[in-house]
Amino acid sequence: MTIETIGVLGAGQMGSGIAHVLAIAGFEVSLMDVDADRLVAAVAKISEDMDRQVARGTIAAEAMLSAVGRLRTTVNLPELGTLDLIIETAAESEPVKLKLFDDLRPHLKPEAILTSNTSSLSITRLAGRTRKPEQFMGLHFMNPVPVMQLVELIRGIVTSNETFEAVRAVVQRLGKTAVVAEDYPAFIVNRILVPMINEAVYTLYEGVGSVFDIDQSMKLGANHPMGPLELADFIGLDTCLAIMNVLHEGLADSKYRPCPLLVKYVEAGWLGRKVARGFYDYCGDTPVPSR
Ligand SMILES: CC(=O)CC(=O)SCCNC(=O)CCNC(=O)[C@H](O)C(C)(C)COP(=O)(O)OP(=O)(O)OC[C@H]1O[C@@H](n2cnc3c(N)ncnc32)[C@H](O)[C@@H]1OP(=O)(O)O
Ligand SMILES: NC(=O)C1=CN([C@@H]2O[C@H](COP(=O)(O)OP(=O)(O)OC[C@H]3O[C@@H](n4cnc5c(N)ncnc54)[C@H](OP(=O)(O)O)[C@@H]3O)[C@@H](O)[C@H]2O)C=CC1
Repeated sequence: MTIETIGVLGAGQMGSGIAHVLAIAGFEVSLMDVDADRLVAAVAKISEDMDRQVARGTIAAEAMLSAVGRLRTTVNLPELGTLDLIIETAAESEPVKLKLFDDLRPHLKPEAILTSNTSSLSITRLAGRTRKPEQFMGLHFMNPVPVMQLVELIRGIVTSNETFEAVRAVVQRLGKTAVVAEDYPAFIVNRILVPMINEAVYTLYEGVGSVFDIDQSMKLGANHPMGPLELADFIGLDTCLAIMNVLHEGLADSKYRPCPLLVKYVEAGWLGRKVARGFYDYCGDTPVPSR
């Protein structure tokens, strides 16, 4: 199956980034969210990022105009039913994703392929709640999507080869590099990256270093582009905690227990950059540690 039309479900940071790269690559894109204001904010962010790409010569001004013309927004889930491929990018919560798949099921055309951008959840279990588990798989982009080269492809236990190849062709058309991960908690990147972030939070919790010194250590001592606490804020602390919970429950190993300080920050609503407060406070000109 050749994919030309794509629905992106959820207009948060990942949904908007994915819609951005799909539209540039020439796909017809429908971005859907329950919240109309969020769609307006997503289109504004996409335009701002594309403007920057034009200013730096990464894309031509005409390419931006035609990409914007290929991007539609909607608050009506049934409108996605006619599309070839759906990429679900709602919050990292299994009940939220399962409810979406239930709602979508009656509207999908028979050959439609459904994918999830989940960071950690079982693809086989999610597939079980869809009408055609063989037409479901994991399609995991990295943040920020316009910049990051990698995409993880994850087959559920019954994902068909046709589904896998059609989705892999989309990644190729985006000019990104695909790796194949088996369907185990958090796949490859997050199995390694998020426990490292959790360990950085323990390092703060136990008073080994300050927010600034922990981030500075990993930037200058390990050449990471962002410190682990800065990166946690960038990903979203709710998403980091959800991933640690999936690892902890799914692998039943205490080494994956989420740091209580990470839990506390999420309980406080300090979710990171998306709410302007996490390990850092982003309300001023430069971020400062929140406490
Ligand atoms: C949780 C999961 O499930 C999986 C994940 O995604 S884990 C997270 C993976 N991501 C990372 O680890 C990101 C780590 N950080 C980095 O690589 C870098 O800090 C960064 C690429 C984000 C920014 O790099 P930088 O050199 O500090 O910034 P800057 O020079 O301003 O930007 C570099 C480019 O990125 C673009 N960019 C930066 N942030 C961006 C954003 N949020 N959205 C879109 N584009 C962005 C800039 O426009 C610029 O593009 P051009 O080169 O085309 O002009
Ligand atoms: N953040 C990251 O670095 C990465 C995240 N991911 C994964 O991508 C997914 C999205 O993450 P991210 O973009 O960061 O999260 P965000 O919180 O930024 O965005 C999630 C979006 O989905 C919306 N949403 C929630 N419920 C529904 C629904 N029922 N129907 C339609 N839209 C809905 C949310 O709206 P509202 O806020 O109104 O509820 C919000 O706009 C998660 O599965 C995450 O694990 C994957 C790679 C990297």
